[in-house]
Amino acid sequence: FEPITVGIAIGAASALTGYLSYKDLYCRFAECCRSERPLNASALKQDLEEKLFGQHLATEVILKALTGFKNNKNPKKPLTLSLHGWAGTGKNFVSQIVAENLHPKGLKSNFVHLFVSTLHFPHEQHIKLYQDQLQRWIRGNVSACAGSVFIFDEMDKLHPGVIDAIKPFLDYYEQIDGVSYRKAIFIFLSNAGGDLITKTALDFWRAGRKREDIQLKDLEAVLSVGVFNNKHSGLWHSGLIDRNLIDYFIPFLPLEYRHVKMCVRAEMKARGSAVDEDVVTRVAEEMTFFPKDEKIYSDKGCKTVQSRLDFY
Ligand SMILES: Nc1ncnc2c1ncn2[C@@H]1O[C@H](COP(=O)(O)OP(=O)(O)OP(=O)(O)O)[C@@H](O)[C@H]1O
Repeated sequence: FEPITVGIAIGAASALTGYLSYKDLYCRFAECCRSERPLNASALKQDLEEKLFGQHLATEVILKALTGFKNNKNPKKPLTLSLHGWAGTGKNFVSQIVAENLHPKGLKSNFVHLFVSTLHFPHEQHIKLYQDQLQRWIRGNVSACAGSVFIFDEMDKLHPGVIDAIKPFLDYYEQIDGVSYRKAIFIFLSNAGGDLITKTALDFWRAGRKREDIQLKDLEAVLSVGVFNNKHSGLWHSGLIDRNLIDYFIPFLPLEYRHVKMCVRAEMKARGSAVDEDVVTRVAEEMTFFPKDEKIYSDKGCKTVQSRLDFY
């Protein structure tokens, strides 16, 4: 929308109705930053429980972290979540759900920003430049909307050190140069630690224990140490970890055959077709599973389900 026309239209409409405030009306036409808007926790819970399969830890932690943070009128630092796991286990999918619950336009919102390492920070020789750009970008966006959301995908492909440029923003400062970052949300996505998570899941499976019995404490410390010591995690020897600036390390478990089937069914429903169990089984059986002997976990999670379904 063109701002002047919108302004006149709104002015006229509010004069006519005399009911809605200018701001309320304006926000019906254009996207507004509403950092104070409370989070609808039950809607987020329902989204996670209905749409995200096989990730009891991620569901629980994300729900708690976001409700706690959004209910706090005066957070002492921005919320920082680090999501880890094998490919296709739902990290991007969850970020999308979270973004939509914070800003209705989700990833298309002007207040949600997605950085992809290989796209936005490809060259090792430009680290300093990327750091400057990142700082300016974040400062500008948080000044415009305190509740901005920043998602960093492919953290494991980020050159070591780049992310440390944002360390001051994640810290406990009240303001930096007149800008407060305390209401912003930072989400890191990474495959790093996927091997550690798989090992724990496999140990549980081999011991005959239920997947749902895996607790955050079985994984969180292992993950943060593992990622800190992994040169290819984007957080190698990162000040974000040793200053404890990451609030939650969230493990995404590898997906099993039954979860892949759930993804196929969800995709069929999303396409408006009836669920055909025969096709569900065939698509799931086309996926490859590891480890070699037991064949429990899908090596691409649910990632290729959509394209495979196109064959049927
Ligand atoms: N746990 C899950 N529950 C429901 N759907 C899932 C789940 N995991 C993946 N999917 C489906 O598979 C698609 C691809 O997953 P997604 O992009 O979230 O994987 P990812 O963990 O971010 O992988 P990568 O590390 O390769 O980026 C999603 O868009 C979603 O449709």
